[in-house]
Amino acid sequence: MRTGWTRMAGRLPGLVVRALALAWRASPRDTAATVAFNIASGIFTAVALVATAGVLEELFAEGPTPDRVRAALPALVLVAAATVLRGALSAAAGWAQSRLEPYVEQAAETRLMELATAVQVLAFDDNDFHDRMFRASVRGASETKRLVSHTIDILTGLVGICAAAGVLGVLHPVLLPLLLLTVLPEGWAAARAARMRYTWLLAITDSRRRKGMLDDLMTTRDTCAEMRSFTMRGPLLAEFAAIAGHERDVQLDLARRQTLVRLFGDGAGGAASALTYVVLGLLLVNGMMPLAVAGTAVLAIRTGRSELAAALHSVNSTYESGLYFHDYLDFCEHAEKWLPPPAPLPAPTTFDQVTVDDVTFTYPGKEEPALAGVSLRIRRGETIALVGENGSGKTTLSKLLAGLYRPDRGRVLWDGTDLAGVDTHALREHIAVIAQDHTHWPLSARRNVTMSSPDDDARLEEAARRSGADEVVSELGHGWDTLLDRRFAAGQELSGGQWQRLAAARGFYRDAPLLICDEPTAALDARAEHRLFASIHEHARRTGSAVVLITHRLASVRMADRVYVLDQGRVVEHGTHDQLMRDQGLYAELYSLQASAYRSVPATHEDGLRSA
Ligand SMILES: Nc1ncnc2c1ncn2[C@@H]1O[C@H](COP(=O)(O)OP(=O)(O)OP(=O)(O)O)[C@@H](O)[C@H]1O
Repeated sequence: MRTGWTRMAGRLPGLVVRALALAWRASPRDTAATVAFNIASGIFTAVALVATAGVLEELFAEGPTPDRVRAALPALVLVAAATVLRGALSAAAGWAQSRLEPYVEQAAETRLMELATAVQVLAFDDNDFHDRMFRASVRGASETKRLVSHTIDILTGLVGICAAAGVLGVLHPVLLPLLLLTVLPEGWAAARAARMRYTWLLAITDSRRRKGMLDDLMTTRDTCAEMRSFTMRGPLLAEFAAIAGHERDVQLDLARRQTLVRLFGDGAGGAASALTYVVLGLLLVNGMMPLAVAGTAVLAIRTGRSELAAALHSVNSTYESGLYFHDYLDFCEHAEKWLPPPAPLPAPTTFDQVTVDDVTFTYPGKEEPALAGVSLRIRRGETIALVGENGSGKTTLSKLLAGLYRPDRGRVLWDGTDLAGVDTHALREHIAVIAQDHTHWPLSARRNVTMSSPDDDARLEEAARRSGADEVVSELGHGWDTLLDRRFAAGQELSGGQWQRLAAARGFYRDAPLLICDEPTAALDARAEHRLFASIHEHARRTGSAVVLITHRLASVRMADRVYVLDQGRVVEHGTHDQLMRDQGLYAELYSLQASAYRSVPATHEDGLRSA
């Protein structure tokens, strides 16, 4: 982002308009009230100044003092009334403005969350999306309310300056240029200091982000154990100190340069004020301006200068908030491109057969496709297994089946309906997933299983029994109502295998015609693993659902109706276990390798007994 003078000045109106538009959308009533009260308050500032001229005129007139005071009384009453009204109106403006801020913050944060939860899952595989979301969520949304406040403060200052300038223009034509002369040096200095700070903020954005990331690594529970095990404390602290030190030095340099600029601005502003008073004095001495007018002019110039100082301070802050606001807008625009395309067809609720037809899929930023020309089918009541070495494309295929990714080419069909044209959000209500990287939801054990489905105790107990989660819950202090998050009082933590049992129960609980199980037993002990595989195979027959099972435990694949073997994103073999073993291909090789590992154990054990 460039920071030339013209570019900086050019950005300001755009920022002001966008901030006001945001405020209007968040609360039209409070926005209108804030602007209207501020303008009205500015009008009464002008009225008070003009009335002051009337008071001074009467007081400086010829005649006995009591008569002059009496003559000045109506104007004095007007000054008092205008001052009271102006005070009341600016209090009302302040009140409307402070009401507006929470509305703006809520609107900005809600929009951010709505977009983050609506974009396609694929967006989270795009580094650029992550980067923009991080920047928007760290300060972008919260800065919007400040931007709106600063914008309104600028408008308030401008109204005040206009009031003072209007009064001066009416009093004497030479006074308006004099006001300009006194405010220009300080205006210049403030704008220059703002530009310095803005350039500094831009320059340190990346290092600040890195510092935030280091902060996270050193202060979160997820990393605390591994950080200690691998003695990462020293390197992390050293990097943090280097960034913080650099930031401090740059900040000190900025403070020094800003002080010099301000000193110059204040000095020049003081000289300009002195010149103004000299000109006023000359006008008075030469009889070109009455004393009353000169007195009012001094008041108006002071009012104009203080309004300008406030407005410039707000311009300064507007640029800073605008920087973060830009991140926020940038994310919103970017995220909108990741929203799912419009889906004209309603989602099917069930099927007889799911067909994957010649599907190709490539992750963003990757050259090689993760899936290339993959086809398979699965009917209700069947279990199919996806098998293959690490990185062969099993999880990617399961995410396509789950409606989380869309194929670049080819189709995924529920009977005759191509899922590309349906509302995927509604479709996912009819798909259950036991995910490889399941989430440890910081919710109650019950909610960890039922998720968004309605509560049904009988179904909950059944799902828990089939997954082994019943044993986990029976040991929890508050049973199903135990909060599963140690960061909160009375919260409990589970082991990896216990969490996996809950994740499996989650899959069984959902009443869906398609169940996808991706490595559902990786963390389970032998007994629990055996029980879960039996439950998964039984699930298809018992409920008539179609089950897709991804696992490296090939012994459990034997019972599947068909096995699809993937290699580098392609289906290289498919058939029943017996057919694939007869074919002596990749599946037979992997299966035999695993089986031989088990066979060698009793041999070694016997060897051990013999030698003892
Ligand atoms: N989010 C992602 N972004 C980019 N590439 C990815 C992403 N996820 C997976 N890949 C790549 O896609 C390919 C297939 O990965 P996938 O996770 O589908 O394999 P898998 O068969 O499930 O592996 P595993 O057995 O290790 O779980 C791999 O080359 C992997 O590097």
